[in-house]
This record gives sequence, C-alpha cells and structure tokens, in this order.
Amino acid sequence: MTLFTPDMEPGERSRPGPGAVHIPGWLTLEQQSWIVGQFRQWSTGPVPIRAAKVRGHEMSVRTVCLGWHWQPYKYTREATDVNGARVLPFPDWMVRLGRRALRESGYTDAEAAAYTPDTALANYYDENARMGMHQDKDERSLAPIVSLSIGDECTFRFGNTENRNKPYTDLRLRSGDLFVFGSASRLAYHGVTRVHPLTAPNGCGLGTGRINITMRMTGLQG
Ligand SMILES: O=C(O)CCC(=O)C(=O)O
Ligand SMILES: [Fe+2]
Repeated sequence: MTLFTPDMEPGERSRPGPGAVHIPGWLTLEQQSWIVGQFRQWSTGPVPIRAAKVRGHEMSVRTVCLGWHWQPYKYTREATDVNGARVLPFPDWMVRLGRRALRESGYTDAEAAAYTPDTALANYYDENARMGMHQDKDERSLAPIVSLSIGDECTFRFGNTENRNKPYTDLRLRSGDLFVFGSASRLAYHGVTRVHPLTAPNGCGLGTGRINITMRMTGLQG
C-alpha cells in the first residue's frame, strides 16, 4: 500500500472570481465520514430525500434540506411538495463550520462572525446526475454560499453573473473540498457538468456518488 499518491496531496487554492475561493482538502477524512453519517440520518426524514420537480421534470440530483426546505423556487418551513412535514432544524455545528469557512477563505473576521446560515441543501449525485447552470437566487440575503463536497469528484462549472455561457471556469471538486462564493460572485451562474465515478477516497464514508452541501442565509423570518 502506498501512503500517498500525488493526487491525494491537497492542491492549491484558487480564486475563480472575486469573492470566490476553492480550498482543496479542507475537511479531514474523519470529518467527511462523520458528515456522511449525518447526511444518512437527514435523508430518512421527517422529510425524506427526494428529487425536486422543476416544471414537471424531476432533477437528477436528490436533495434533503435543513433549516428551511427549498422547493422550486422558494423556501418553506414545511415540505409542502413532499409530505408536508416540518424541515429539520439547522445544526449549530454547521453555523460554526460556515464561519470558519469564511474566515479561512479571506473574508474578514466581522463578515465571518456575522455569518449565520439558516438553510442547507444537501444534494446526492449518482454517477449520472448533473446540475444545469443556475444562480442561487431564492435567498433574500446576499451573504456568501459555503459549499462542501464529499465522495466522488465532479466537474464544477463556475461562471459569470450575466448568463449561463462563457466565460466560465471548470474545476474539479474533490472529497473534502471547500468552495465559497460571495460578494461580487454571489450571483454567478454555476453547475455540475459531470460526476467522475470511482474517485471517492477510502475513508470518506461514501462508497459511490457525491454529496454536496451548500449553506446559505435565506434572509427570511418566521
Ligand atoms: O453540487 C454542487 O457542487 C453545487 C450545488 C448547487 O449549485 C446547488 O445546490 O445550488
Ligand atoms: Fe447552486
């Protein structure tokens, strides 16, 4: 057994846009597998994981939410498009993780301290799942989005704020990577063009497929 191979070394951080930062290898394997365990619990309910329907078509990604339930295209406390159950609370550990993510990606201490995400979308991608280019714009707050990836690698396309087309940057999000986009990049179009099967590292807790968790501040009351 080799102790490490070149592709296991954490890569360099990059900034694909103003306020957008990719930090490879941010979560340890232990943290990743713990989060996967949490994800498995969330998936069972009270609102079970499901493929959201967009204009009558199921997305290829399956999603379970925390704090606020996202459905195309709004946030509600009850999953009125699934089973009417109330969404799980937003966990404190994730608020702390979100603040650390901002601090470590170049946001000021004041910005990090004020960051209080109140919703997370936890997505599961099987090897055929994709996510088309879109903006995250159902939130009233323009606070940054903190994205965590676990499991198989994907090609993540990070674009511009004007439209779905070029210019964009394609980057590889691997298990444990952090991606933050805020300030002038907060409304950048982005998507997942493909998942790369059999690329998850041993010990991340996920055998096949990819989990992505995005924390957000909704700016909603109630
Ligand atoms: O899976 C990803 O990396 C991105 C997910 C995403 O853009 C979203 O959930 O809005
Ligand atoms: Fe998104």
